[in-house]
Amino acid sequence: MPHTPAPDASDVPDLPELPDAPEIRIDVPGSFPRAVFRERHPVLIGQVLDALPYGPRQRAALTELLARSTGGGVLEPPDADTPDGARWRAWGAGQWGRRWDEAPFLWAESWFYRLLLEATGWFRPGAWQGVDPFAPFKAAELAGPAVDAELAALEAESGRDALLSAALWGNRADLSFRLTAPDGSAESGLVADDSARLWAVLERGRGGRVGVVADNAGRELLPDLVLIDHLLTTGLAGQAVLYVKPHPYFLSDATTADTLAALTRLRTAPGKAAAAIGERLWRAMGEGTLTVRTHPFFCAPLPYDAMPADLRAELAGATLTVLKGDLNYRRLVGDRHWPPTTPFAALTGYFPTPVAALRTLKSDVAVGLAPDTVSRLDATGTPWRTSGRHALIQVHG
Ligand SMILES: O=P(O)(O)OC[C@@]1(O)O[C@H](CO)[C@@H](O)[C@@H]1O
Repeated sequence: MPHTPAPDASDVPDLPELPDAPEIRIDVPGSFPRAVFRERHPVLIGQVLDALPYGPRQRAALTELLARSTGGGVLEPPDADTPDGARWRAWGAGQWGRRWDEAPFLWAESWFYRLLLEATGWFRPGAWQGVDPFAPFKAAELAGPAVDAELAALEAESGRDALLSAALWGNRADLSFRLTAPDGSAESGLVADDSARLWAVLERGRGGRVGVVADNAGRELLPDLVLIDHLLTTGLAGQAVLYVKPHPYFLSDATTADTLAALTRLRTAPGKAAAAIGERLWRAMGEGTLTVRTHPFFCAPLPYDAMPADLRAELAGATLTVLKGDLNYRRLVGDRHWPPTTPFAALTGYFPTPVAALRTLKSDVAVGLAPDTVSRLDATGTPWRTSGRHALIQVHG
């Protein structure tokens, strides 16, 4: 589907014509997407098989998924009687009958996670229905020493930029990324920083509703919640809505269950400040100033410019919508080989509200960068787009 800005992008002055950018695909030898399928997914399936005592039927289905998705299998539409069968048949129009490696990266990855969930028995009545295959990994992370240290750090007074930075870099903690990324690759800085604009947009809409489209559970969601608490306690937001996935997705993506686990971790933290944040957020949910919501489209294989009218209406009216993480970024700007200097505003003008992206760079797509930043990054000779060592804060609104 060609990515065209919607008409309300006309409030953005002097934007150049969008270049014709090809979709990112998985059939390019040596590419990052191909490595995701050939290297990351086998590790992931192996870990899922080790983590829970699935029976022979599920084990066979998971192994077959891996073989088909990496071995040129054909994309077959879901049974119409699965709960999301009709939806997926429509989302996959144009893909069914093609080979896996002919599908766009964004679409194929999303379908892979949907099939993984089906293979474990998530959708079908039975003992494994609704059992999150990624729960063991999420639980281990949430109980781990890194979270202890991050919660302890909340006891020291921190300014709003530190809270924003924690939510931003929390996106590095994505468990699927860490399946194959080298350990200990240090953070190396922001390649775009619209944080001043982010605070200005929030000030302008002080007291309004702020939406946060969550990405990963655990070490990313905790600082997201802390940031939401800051927005509510300072009055920058009168109301906050946290949008989560309707079911497990991309390994560590946050669901409602993960949100409750994170809130409980905060409330039961030994430190007073962390526990108080957990308590306030718990109360805010009861009072309706913090709401957790979801929508099937958050697990769709499509860019956000294809969002359905009901989701558009749901998001509309917020003073700012914050999109967390790499996958949300790919969906926001379109998963394409854009020239990295393509203006962020030119690609996001269709969004129903002012929008902020908080993302560490973990895939090929990059936009809104200054030419000298691109030259500097290219000159490093490192895979700066995919290493997770760089991050950005971009705002349009
Ligand atoms: O959205 P997130 O959690 O920041 O990142 C998801 C991610 O790790 O998954 C894909 C590979 O599986 C990459 O495109 C992307 O970097």
